[in-house]
Amino acid sequence: MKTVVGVAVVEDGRVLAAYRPGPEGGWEFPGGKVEPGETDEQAAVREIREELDLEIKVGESLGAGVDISAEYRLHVYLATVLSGDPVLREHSELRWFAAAELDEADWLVPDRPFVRELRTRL
Ligand SMILES: Nc1nc2c([nH]c(=O)n2[C@H]2C[C@H](O)[C@@H](COP(=O)(O)OP(=O)(O)OP(=O)(O)O)O2)c(=O)[nH]1
Repeated sequence: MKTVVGVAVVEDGRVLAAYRPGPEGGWEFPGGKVEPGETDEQAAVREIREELDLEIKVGESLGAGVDISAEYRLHVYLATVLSGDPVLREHSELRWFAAAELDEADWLVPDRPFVRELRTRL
């Protein structure tokens, strides 16, 4: 099974989410596929740099992975900002969500267990 990493960047009690455009779109954690030879943490740092121009420190995993296809499993990691401000590059929208706002968003289905877990951590 290959891994997709989602990164829950948390700052001041809010989490940064990104809207994936298109027919399969919805709110998600920025991130992407782990490349051969990379650790999950390295992939998280690379993807967040590429997608948001942000330097992060990756923290703990938000619980068990969720299968998103026969080939890929989603793992979500907490992270904090080391430097930079998020830049919109690949998504259609970025938004910081407080715990009480998380339910307002139309999250991708595989992300929902992680969102539930996050609510207790913000
Ligand atoms: N990044 C991200 N992808 C997610 C989440 N939830 C979820 O189901 N996915 C799915 C959508 C995509 O099918 C897949 C991630 O693919 P991607 O297109 O972001 O990966 P990538 O940046 O490495 O891009 P590519 O090289 O395949 O073009 O995982 C999530 O929270 N974050």
